[in-house]
Amino acid sequence: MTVQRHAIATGEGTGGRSAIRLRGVVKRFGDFTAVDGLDLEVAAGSCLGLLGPNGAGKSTTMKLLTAQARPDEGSIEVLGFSVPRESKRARAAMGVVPQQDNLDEELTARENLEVFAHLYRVPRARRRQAVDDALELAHLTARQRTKVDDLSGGMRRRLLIARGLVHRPALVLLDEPTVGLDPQVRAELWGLIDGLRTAGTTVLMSTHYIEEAERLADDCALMSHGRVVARGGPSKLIEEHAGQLVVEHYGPPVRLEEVERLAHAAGLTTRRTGPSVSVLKAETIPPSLDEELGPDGVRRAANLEDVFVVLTGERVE
Ligand SMILES: Nc1ncnc2c1ncn2[C@@H]1O[C@H](COP(=O)(O)OP(=O)(O)OP(=O)(O)O)[C@@H](O)[C@H]1O
Repeated sequence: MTVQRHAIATGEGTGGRSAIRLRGVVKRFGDFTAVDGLDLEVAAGSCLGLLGPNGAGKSTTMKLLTAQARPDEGSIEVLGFSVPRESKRARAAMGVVPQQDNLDEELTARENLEVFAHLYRVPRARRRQAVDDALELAHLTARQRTKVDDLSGGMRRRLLIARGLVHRPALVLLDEPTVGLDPQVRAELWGLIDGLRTAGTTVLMSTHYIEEAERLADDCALMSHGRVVARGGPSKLIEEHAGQLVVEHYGPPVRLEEVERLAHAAGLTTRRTGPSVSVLKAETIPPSLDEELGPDGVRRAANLEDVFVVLTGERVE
């Protein structure tokens, strides 16, 4: 059993084994069901983007994996450990990067990492090297003696990620890793997360930024109302739900309603974006309808945002 668990934890020779497996998981808060019969598997060594609008149940799912919340129904396995029963061992083997920055502001960057290396029981003889490695990974070596309070927002977020990686976990959970950051800092963090993926670490990343999932995830699970409503690589999801092309029509409300009526009558799916209506799978529009819709449509490639909006009925930022 130990050998098997080690194999899962390291991702070596797992032959596609799951690092995470949720079956029929339900989590209720009073009368409200936040996670509603969730089935989710994450293959060892892959990066799964957990996408969904606010309130879809992403954070609750993360909390169930770390045993900060207990399921009402279903089973959860993380790195071969049953959670919450074996959550201590599962927690020791995974890295968790929370949405909220909870770094110790009084300590330096290095000291923050040292505290966690100790908590994660990195052997004393290896601790210094582990901290050095984490600092380097987050490009913070030059700032290691700086108090957290004096670090920029982007540096703090990189330190938060480094802290979750100091014990070299086989699996890292990133809860909305770039929420609220400016585009430049976001791009920096994407480089860091991409490096983890390349190194073979299993990554489960919740996000509501479509571009983040498109760039980083091998595989996406789209959550809505506590369930996975679509699963697959970004390009597969786009092809399946939005096709190749989207045609956008702009105009006053009456015109938009007309486009919707014509498209729906032909069995096509549309989405509203402020002053426009987009018709999905535009490559399947028959010539007669194309003529009826008129020449004012702007064609563009379908994207994951189209899939998100169509399947969740929500706008994206
Ligand atoms: N402790 C709690 N008590 C009551 N309701 C809760 C609790 N935690 C979460 N919820 C509710 O469960 C639903 C799912 O919340 P969750 O935070 O998992 O969503 P999310 O997909 O992560 O969204 P966000 O991006 O806003 O964090 C929300 O409607 C939320 O209000």
